[in-house]
Amino acid sequence: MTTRVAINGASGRMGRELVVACGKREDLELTAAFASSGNDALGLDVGRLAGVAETGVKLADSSTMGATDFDVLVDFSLPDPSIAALRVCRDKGAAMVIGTTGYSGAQQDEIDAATRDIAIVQAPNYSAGVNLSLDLVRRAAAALGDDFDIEIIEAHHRHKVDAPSGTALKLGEVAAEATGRHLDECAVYARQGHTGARDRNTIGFSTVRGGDIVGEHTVMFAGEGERIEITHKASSRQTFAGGAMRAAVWAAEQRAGHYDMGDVLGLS
Ligand SMILES: NC(=O)C1=CN([C@@H]2O[C@H](COP(=O)(O)OP(=O)(O)OC[C@H]3O[C@@H](n4cnc5c(N)ncnc54)[C@H](OP(=O)(O)O)[C@@H]3O)[C@@H](O)[C@H]2O)C=CC1
Ligand SMILES: O=C(O)C1=N[C@H](C(=O)O)C[C@H](O)C1
Repeated sequence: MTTRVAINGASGRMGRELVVACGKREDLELTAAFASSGNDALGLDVGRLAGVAETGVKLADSSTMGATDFDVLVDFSLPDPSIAALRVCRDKGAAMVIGTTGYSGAQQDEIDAATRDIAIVQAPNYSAGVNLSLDLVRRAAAALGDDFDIEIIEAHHRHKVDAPSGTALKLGEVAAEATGRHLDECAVYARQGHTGARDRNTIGFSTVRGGDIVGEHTVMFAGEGERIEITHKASSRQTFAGGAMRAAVWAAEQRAGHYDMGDVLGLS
C-alpha cells in the first residue's frame, strides 16, 4: 500500500531534504508540497527545487491545504504555520509527522488536544542516533543520580531561530525525569556576571550558533574526578528527513494518539 504524503515547509532546508527522502521510498507517494503565500518559488516543481528529478508536484500556498488530498502531512516549518496545518489535518482526519520545534505552551497544548482525533508523531529529532541517545541519557542520569552535575551543550547553524534546540530540551526533560525532577523547575538557560556557585539541583544549557553546523548535542555528567559525555553529531539533514519519512509510513497505520520517534523505532 502507498501512503500519500504532503510536506509543509517544502522549500526550506529540511523541506527540500524531505522531498529527496520521500522520492527514495516506494511505499510513499508525494501528493502535495506547501510554502507560505509569499514564496517566490510557488508553482515550481519541488523536485527541481530540491535538486533532484521532477516530481510532478508543484510548490503550493499552504492556505490551499484544506482542498488537497493526503494521508499524512510532514511538517518542518515554523510554529504558527505548523499549528494552522494541524487544524487542517484535524478537520480532514489526516495523520501528522511534526518536526517543527519552538512551540509556545499554548501551541503544544493544541497539538496534545488534536491527538484525541488524529495520529501525531512529534519528535524534535528524527535521527535514530538521537533517539538512542535519549535512552542512554535516561540510564546514565538514573544511575549517576545527584553526584554528577548535568549540563547540555548544543550547536547549530547560523539560521536557526529557536534556542535551546528542541532536541536539547528533550534531552533535559529526560535527564530531569530520570532524577526525579521536572525540567521547568531546574533548567538554567543563561549565566552571566557574578552567578554564585552552581546550584546542584540545576540542569544547565549552553547554545552555540554558527556557520553550517547541522546539529550537535552533548549531555555532560560532571562529577568529582571524572566526567561522562554522551554526544550526537548530525552531519547530514538526510538523517532527519529519512527518519521523518519512516515515521510517515508508520503514522498512516496508527489510531489517534501522540507518538514519538521512539514508538516508530520500537525503542519506547
Ligand atoms: N525534528 C527534526 O528532526 C528536525 C527539526 N527541525 C526543525 O524544523 C523546522 C524547520 O527547519 P529548517 O528547514 O531549517 O527551516 P527553514 O527556515 O529552512 O524552513 C522553514 C520553512 O517554513 C516555511 N513556511 C513559513 N511560513 C509558512 C506557511 N505559512 N506555510 C507553509 N510553510 C511556511 C518557510 O517557507 P517560506 O519561505 O515560504 O516562508 C520555510 O521554507 C525548525 O523548527 C527546526 O528546528 C530541523 C531539522 C531536524
Ligand atoms: O533547526 C535545526 O536545524 C534543527 N533543529 C532540531 C532541534 O531544534 O532540535 C533538530 C536538529 O538538531 C536540527
